[in-house]
Amino acid sequence: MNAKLITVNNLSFRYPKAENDTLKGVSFEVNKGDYIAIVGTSGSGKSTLLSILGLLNKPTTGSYQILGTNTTKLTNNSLSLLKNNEIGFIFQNFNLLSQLTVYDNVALPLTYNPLIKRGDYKEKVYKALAYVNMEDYGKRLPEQLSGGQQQRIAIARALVNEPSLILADEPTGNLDSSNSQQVFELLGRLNNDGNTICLITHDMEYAKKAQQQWIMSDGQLVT
Ligand SMILES: Nc1ncnc2c1ncn2[C@@H]1O[C@H](COP(=O)(O)OP(=O)(O)OP(=O)(O)O)[C@@H](O)[C@H]1O
Repeated sequence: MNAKLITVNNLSFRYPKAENDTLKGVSFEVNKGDYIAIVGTSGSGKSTLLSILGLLNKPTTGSYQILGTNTTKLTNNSLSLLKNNEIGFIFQNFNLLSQLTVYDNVALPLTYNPLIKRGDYKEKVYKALAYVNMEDYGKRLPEQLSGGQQQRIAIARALVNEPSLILADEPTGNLDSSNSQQVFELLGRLNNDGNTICLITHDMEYAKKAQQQWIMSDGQLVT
C-alpha cells in the first residue's frame, strides 16, 4: 500500500500581469517514495509547477494538498514552516550562499526548523555531508569547490532536514557528464532510501532513471 504524499486537483496558475494561464488545470497524485521526472519543451511550465509544489508560488485556482494539508488555506507563516521543514530544493545553479562555509550552508535549513535543537545541528550536518561524500569539506567556502562538489553540498543541504519531498530543477544543467552521473547516482540512492523526488530534466537518458516520466506540454501534463 502506497501512502499518498501529494494531491493536486485542477490546479491553474497565472503569473501577475500575464494574459494566459501558465498551468492549465493540472491534476495528479504523488505517493511517498515516488521518483518522478518531469520533461517537456522550454516554456511548457515545468519550473512553474515545481515552484508551486515547493510552496514558492500559490495556485491561482485549484488545490494543492501535501501531508494531508490543503496548502491553499494556510497562512504565510504556516506555509513557510511547511516549506522549511518538509521540502528540500536542489537548483541548477546550486544556490549556495557564497559568504557561508559549506558547514553553515548545510546547517541553514536546520536554523529555520524550530523542532530541531541547536545541539543536534553538528551531527545532522555531518551525516548529510557524509551522505554526499563531502564530510572533509565543512570549513571551505563554496568558491573553493568544483561545480560537482557544490551541487553535492546543495544536495546535502536539501536532505539535512529529512524533508518529505525533494525537488530538483535541472540539477545537472551546469555540470559535465561525469558530475551529472554522480548527481543522478545520488538521487537514485536517495530514492532507494525512501525519499520522494520530483525532478525536472531536459535529458531523457537521465529521466529514464526515475520510476515515472511525466511530460508537460503548454501548461498541461500529457500522458
Ligand atoms: N515570473 C514570471 N512572470 C511571467 N511569466 C513567467 C514568469 N516565469 C515564467 N513565466 C512564463 O511561464 C511560462 C512557463 O515557464 P517555466 O519556466 O515554468 O517553463 P519551463 O518548462 O520550466 O521552461 P525551461 O525548460 O525553459 O526552464 C513561460 O511562458 C514563461 O515565459
